[in-house]
Amino acid sequence: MRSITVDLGERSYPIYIGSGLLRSIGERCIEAGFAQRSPLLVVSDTEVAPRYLEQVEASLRSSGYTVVSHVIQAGEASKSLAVYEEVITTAIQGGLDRSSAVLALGGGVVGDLAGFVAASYMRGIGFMQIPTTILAHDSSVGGKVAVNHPLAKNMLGAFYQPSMVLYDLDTLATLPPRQVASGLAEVVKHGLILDREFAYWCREHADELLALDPEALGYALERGCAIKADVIGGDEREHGQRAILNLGHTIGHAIEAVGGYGTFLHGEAIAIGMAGSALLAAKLGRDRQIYEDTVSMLAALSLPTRLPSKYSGKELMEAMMHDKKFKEGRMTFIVPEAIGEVSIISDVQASDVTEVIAQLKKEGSPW
Ligand SMILES: NC(=O)c1ccc[n+]([C@@H]2O[C@H](COP(=O)([O-])OP(=O)(O)OC[C@H]3O[C@@H](n4cnc5c(N)ncnc54)[C@H](O)[C@@H]3O)[C@@H](O)[C@H]2O)c1
Ligand SMILES: O=C(O)C(=O)C[C@@H](O)[C@H](O)[C@H](O)COP(=O)(O)O
Ligand SMILES: [Zn+2]
Repeated sequence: MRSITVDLGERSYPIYIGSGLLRSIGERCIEAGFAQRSPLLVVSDTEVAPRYLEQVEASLRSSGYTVVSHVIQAGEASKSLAVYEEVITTAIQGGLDRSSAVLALGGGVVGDLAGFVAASYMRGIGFMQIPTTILAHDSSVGGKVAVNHPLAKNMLGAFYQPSMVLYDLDTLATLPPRQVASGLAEVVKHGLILDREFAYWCREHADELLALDPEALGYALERGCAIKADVIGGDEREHGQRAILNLGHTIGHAIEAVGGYGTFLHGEAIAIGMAGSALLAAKLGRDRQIYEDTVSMLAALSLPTRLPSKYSGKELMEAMMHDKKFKEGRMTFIVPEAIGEVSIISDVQASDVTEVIAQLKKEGSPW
């Protein structure tokens, strides 16, 4: 088992990464300081629960916990206020109190939703992330928790750190191929923003990563988590540098909202958004080779980099105006300066973005 610390003073926590970790979840809850006399709420989804929930519940019960579980329908559409309310109802009916904790067993949808429940139930109770997707190496770290609004992604949320991230890599074996590729988009993103060598390594080892080779995947997820933990340690609440983790998300989030949540998976939308950021970089005078390399990395990982022509530029622009990165009448983009280096540019012209969207429909690899 490997361990990485997210260094946030009194809110610091470990990320444990390894094999067979679900078996020890009960002991980990004791280590995290969750009270055994208060019920725990495990939130999971309809794909993950049949595979892993029983094992988690058994471990928790054998460590003396009372367990209440809530299983949501799998998919992005469940990251909604309506489902949030259902989970809260289960928490109240299950008798969760202020010493209780919420355990998120699943991918980023479960993690973001359950985290928002933990952050808001009785103004905040314990929280643990138990990620089961590749993508969740990103979503389980850093404390951004949220639900979507039909008009904009992650519109209602909080910064709320977990007490621990327990990442059992064995669970990844059951991921469908499309989810594997989607998760790898956020892995290579961590290279594209801060680690040139790692970004090219992801391209070289794309086939092993897509085939879930344990050594390659273990290294990639550990590196991705470490890069993210470093950024979070320096700027927990996104007053500055944390925004670089949003590479590809200005356009990507708009694609998710306009397409209807779940049409493009998060990582797929972010892949197209990262291609868009590289096209914007070229428009702003940076080397066009950045775009070519970005697209080749994403294509190697079986990710789309072309926007389907049916997406209306006007609707995407409107969605971008609702994004958190639109402030004081200005649009912020994370723009690559080179592979492994980005800038935060806060006065991007709408006309440039409109042109990039048009270009995105013609260039890159279709899905
Ligand atoms: N909070 C953050 O910092 C952050 C970072 C990145 C992404 N996100 C959010 O994360 C979400 C995407 O996360 P995701 O890609 O993990 O999606 P997800 O949670 O929907 O999981 C993807 C699919 O895989 C299934 N699944 C999960 N684990 C499985 C397993 N081990 N075996 C078989 N099937 C499994 C799920 O049921 C689902 O159908 C988006 O809502 C995105 O906005 C948040
Ligand atoms: O942790 C962060 O910070 C990120 O930006 C990670 C992103 O991959 C993630 O999708 C995040 O949820 C986006 O946050 P938002 O604030 O743009 O909604
Ligand atoms: Zn993301």
